[in-house]
Amino acid sequence: MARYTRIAGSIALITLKNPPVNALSAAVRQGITDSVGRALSDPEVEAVVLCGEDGKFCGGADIKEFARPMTGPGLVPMIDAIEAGEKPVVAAIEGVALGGGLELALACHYRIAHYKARLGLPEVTLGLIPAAGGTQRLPRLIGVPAALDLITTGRHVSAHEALKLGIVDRVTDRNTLELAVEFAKSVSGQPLAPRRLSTRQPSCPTDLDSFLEGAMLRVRQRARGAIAPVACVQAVRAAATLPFSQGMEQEKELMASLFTSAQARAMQYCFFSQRTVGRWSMPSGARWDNSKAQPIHKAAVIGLGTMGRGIAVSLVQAGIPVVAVEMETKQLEVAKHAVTSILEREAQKRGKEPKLGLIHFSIDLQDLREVDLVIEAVFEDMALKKQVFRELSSVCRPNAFLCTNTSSLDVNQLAAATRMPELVVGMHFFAPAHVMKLLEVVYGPRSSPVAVATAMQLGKRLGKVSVAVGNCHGFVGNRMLMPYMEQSVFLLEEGATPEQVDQALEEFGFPMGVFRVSDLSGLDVGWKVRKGLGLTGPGVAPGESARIRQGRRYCPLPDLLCKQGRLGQKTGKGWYLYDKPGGRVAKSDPWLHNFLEEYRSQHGLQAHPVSQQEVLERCLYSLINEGFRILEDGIAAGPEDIDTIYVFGYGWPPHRGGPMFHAGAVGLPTVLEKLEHYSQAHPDIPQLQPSSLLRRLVTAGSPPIHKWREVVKTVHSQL
Ligand SMILES: CCCCCCC[C@H](O)CC(=O)SCCNC(=O)CCNC(=O)[C@H](O)C(C)(C)COP(=O)([O-])OP(=O)([O-])OC[C@H]1O[C@@H](n2cnc3c(N)ncnc32)[C@H](O)[C@@H]1OP(=O)([O-])[O-]
Repeated sequence: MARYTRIAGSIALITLKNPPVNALSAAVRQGITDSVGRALSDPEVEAVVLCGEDGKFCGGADIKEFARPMTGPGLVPMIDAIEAGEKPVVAAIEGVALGGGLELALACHYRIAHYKARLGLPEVTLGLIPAAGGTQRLPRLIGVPAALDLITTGRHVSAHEALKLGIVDRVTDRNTLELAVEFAKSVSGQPLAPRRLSTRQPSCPTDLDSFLEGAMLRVRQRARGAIAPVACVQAVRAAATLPFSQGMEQEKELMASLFTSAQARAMQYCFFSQRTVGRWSMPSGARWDNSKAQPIHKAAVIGLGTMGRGIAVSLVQAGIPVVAVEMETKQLEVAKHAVTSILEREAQKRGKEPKLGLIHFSIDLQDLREVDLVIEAVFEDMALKKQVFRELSSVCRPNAFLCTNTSSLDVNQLAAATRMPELVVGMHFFAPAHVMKLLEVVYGPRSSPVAVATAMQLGKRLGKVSVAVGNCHGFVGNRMLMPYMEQSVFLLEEGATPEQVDQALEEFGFPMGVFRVSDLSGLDVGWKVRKGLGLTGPGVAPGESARIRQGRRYCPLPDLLCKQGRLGQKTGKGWYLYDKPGGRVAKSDPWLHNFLEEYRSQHGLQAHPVSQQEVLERCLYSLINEGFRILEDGIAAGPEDIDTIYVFGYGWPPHRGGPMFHAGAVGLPTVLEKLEHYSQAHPDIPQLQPSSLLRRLVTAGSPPIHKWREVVKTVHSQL
């Protein structure tokens, strides 16, 4: 709803009231419509101030209403009535003005923002366009190029950037409402026509056509098949080339085609999933709302390789004092230089001073006596990590949390090396750790709820999307990646090329196919993991066939490339060829194609044409199948956790919702049928055998994804 009050004699104050973000629900739209009508018809009211309760202007249209039939007054007529009114309306923006919230502010004749406010049109991230006039008014206010940037990326801007762009008229560090009221009084009686954005001409680049064509090209490349960014460009083109009313018609048509699209549903599911994972739970019954996080005043990072440096930067950027430890002076100096330059670069990007004073570099573990939490980021080597944990346990305060940044190792074994195993959790960051949004918080059987709550809270402070997961090899993300990667190399044995597999995955929406990613991260990473698992190297039993390991099919191709020194981009060749070591542009490599042919003939394998459909079904459904097993094992609390991990950490296209959402969208019976088909064709690949949870869900009539947790619960209760 909206509250109407009269203040300072002649000012009508309309306060949006719909916690937690004052979203424009039907009741709020009704309240604003009624209040604006009342203010305009009251002869004693000279001007209107519009604000939001609890320091938040407005988070936009109520996304929860999108799944239901619309009721109440429309947003567009409500906004148009504000702009057309004969009394000045001033938006007092605190907290956020996002989406429909900013569109509401754009209909006001003046905008005053608190310096901490954030503004933006993030509809594109929900698979939509700003369809309450945002695509038409913003270009008329700040020009086509700047508006196009904000609308196609959905990025939020600070109040200061909004002032520079011309979105707001004033920024204040005073009481925004008081200033808005003073301002409203000062402008009352002034002509309103120049303040109505719908009547303005947008400022356009001189060569508008080629500018928009270039923008469309870039957006299509970045969009990876998403339709909303393309519609954003089309809508801004309409703003640049058509009168306002016709532009609004275009905006409405484009929104109509997006509103009920599968992509919009998927992206809105991602939005809510991201929030669902914050309400974490553990099989023990510990949850986000019954476990209290401890404050972290000072932290430490041990091991300043690529991951450790990124983690240290994240901590400093969040304002947390850090002790950054390396084992030797020389390595410490190199790391110090690298961390300092990242901090300086990042600070420059944000127009701020680097917080260099918050970091203390050291080679002395005794410097960790005072820290509240340590993140160990040494090499992925269990013996080394155990050694570090033993030392930490004797040096740190008894109540210090000890976290390991590992991508797959057993958190429980590390906990066992300490005096207080309940204070040990995994914090699996993704490289580069100061950029990537995802954090897997891994709890072992002995991790205390307080330790999990503290790591989750710290992740939030670092600006990460944190997901609590159970302890198993590879946790959630990497465990699901293993069958996906295995299928990709099996497909090479059967006749595909890396180019075909990558193309299929990139057309699906991944930024890079599996082989390009492998070249980028280095083939030796997986090689080391496989050696550790006894799949290759000295751990393999003598006489075991090259293509069978531990009783199931194995593909030695990646190991063979590693043995040849083809480790990917860093050596200038891997699955592709690069112009030099460290080169970035992948080219097809005839050597590799010959090598594959020789390999097949050596092993008596018949190559057959592999279709794009088979690539997608085998790679994606085997990954999804592992996701069902993870749910069954209680390693992830729900499908939303898995999907959030894949969207934020593994490049899964958000417009496809995540792997588990995708399974639901394709249809669980179809996924089951395909897995049955492929597992019959390849009985030596157990990962293709459908998981029992998938079968149960299909037997239960393939319930919608938000009901899967109930089926998982019945599985657990029967165990
Ligand atoms: C044909 C029809 C024409 C229609 C025209 C529509 C035009 C319009 O352009 C469309 C839009 O505005 S699209 C909208 C464009 N706007 C956006 O995309 C903004 C989306 N929102 C955000 O980015 C963040 O929530 C904020 C930055 C606002 C706050 O961040 P924070 O402080 O970290 O808080 P938090 O944890 O994130 O959220 C707290 C709670 O609020 C909930 N909730 C939030 N927004 C909601 C909404 N709009 N709605 C409903 N609920 C919303 C959220 O789910 C959570 O609920 P839970 O039950 O507790 O889990």
